[in-house]
Amino acid sequence: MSLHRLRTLSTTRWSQLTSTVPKRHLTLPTSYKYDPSFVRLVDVSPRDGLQNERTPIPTPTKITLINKLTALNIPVIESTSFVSPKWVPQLSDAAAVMQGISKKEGTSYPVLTPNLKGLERALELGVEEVAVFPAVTEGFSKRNLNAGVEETLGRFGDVIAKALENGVRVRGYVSVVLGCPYEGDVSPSSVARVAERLFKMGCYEISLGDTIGTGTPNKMRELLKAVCQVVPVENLAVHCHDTYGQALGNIYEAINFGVRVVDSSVAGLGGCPYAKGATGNVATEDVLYLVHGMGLRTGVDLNEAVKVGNWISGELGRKNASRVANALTAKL
Ligand SMILES: CC(C)(COP(=O)([O-])OP(=O)([O-])OC[C@H]1O[C@@H](n2cnc3c(N)ncnc32)[C@H](O)[C@@H]1OP(=O)([O-])[O-])[C@@H](O)C(=O)NCCC(=O)NCCSC(=O)C[C@@](C)(O)CC(=O)[O-]
Repeated sequence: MSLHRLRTLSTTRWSQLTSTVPKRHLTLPTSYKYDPSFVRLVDVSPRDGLQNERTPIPTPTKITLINKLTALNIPVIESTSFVSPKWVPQLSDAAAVMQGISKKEGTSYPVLTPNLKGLERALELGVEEVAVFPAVTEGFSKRNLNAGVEETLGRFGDVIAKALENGVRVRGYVSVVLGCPYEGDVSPSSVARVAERLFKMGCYEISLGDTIGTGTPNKMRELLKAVCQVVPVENLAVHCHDTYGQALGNIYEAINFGVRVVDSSVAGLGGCPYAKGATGNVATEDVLYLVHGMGLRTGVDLNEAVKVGNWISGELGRKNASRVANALTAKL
């Protein structure tokens, strides 16, 4: 199906689908407007990238990372999580991080909120965007959120409603969309069901998380076909971990399908504490190289992104996981 046809179809479906959705979630910054020639990057390195680090990372390092990503002109920087510090101790300084960063007009700094308690902490600090993150499978849901899928959707429904009441945008993740570490294969229709629920509850965007990176481009295409029946492609993002080296192929497929929001992590930082062996997100530097190579814009300078990736890798005492960054650095 051509991109034009897909977009025409999805626009019609968009009006049908959004007729029952609270209107407030549709008021988005102009930079969020769907533009086929522009890919909006959501850099999740301060949150997804750092949450799994064993050694405590100093709060000033996290703040400097976010400020450097801001200076790169990344439009959305997922900054931290207001989750239970018992579950993710590395991000227990969430409040200090949010108070310490220098926010730029037009840049968004969403945070993860697993429940109303997390949302209240975030609201006290004046956050403008939060993210909720149910999974598709019972196994992953119980390990990550200590509750089954239906129970977490109920909790997230409360979080979304309260966030919208307070004028806060909500992004919705769906985890383990292309494979679960506890249950194996995941059907596209089960992902579509969770994505539709989140969208109807008021999430302005649904990010499809290949949490353990087992997806391949064919599976990504089948998934997008199913999810696009219930959420317009304009409201979808992809969040690919690169554990099996498939992330760029999956993103290429998603972009050709019409998706224009890609989550990534500078230097490929990251991993999920509740998905054993999961490596980082796809590296921001690698996504920039791919997207610019497809003739699309991001507003971000690749060489400057490489500097930020190399800096944070140095702070963490490791090699930059981006192949593009390493190739470009070798030429210096
Ligand atoms: C959902 C819970 C809280 C349930 O965890 P629980 O233990 O069932 O919660 P609880 O309500 O029984 O509370 C336990 C304790 O935590 C406290 N607590 C409770 N909530 C909060 C809060 N918000 N902020 C601060 N404290 C909190 C609460 O007050 C209590 O403290 P105590 O009374 O024992 O001193 C827990 O399971 C949790 O925090 N899970 C988050 C796990 C997580 O962050 N995982 C990684 C992110 S998901 C991910 O990476 C995937 C994604 C998004 O990237 C997409 C993809 O790749 O697919």
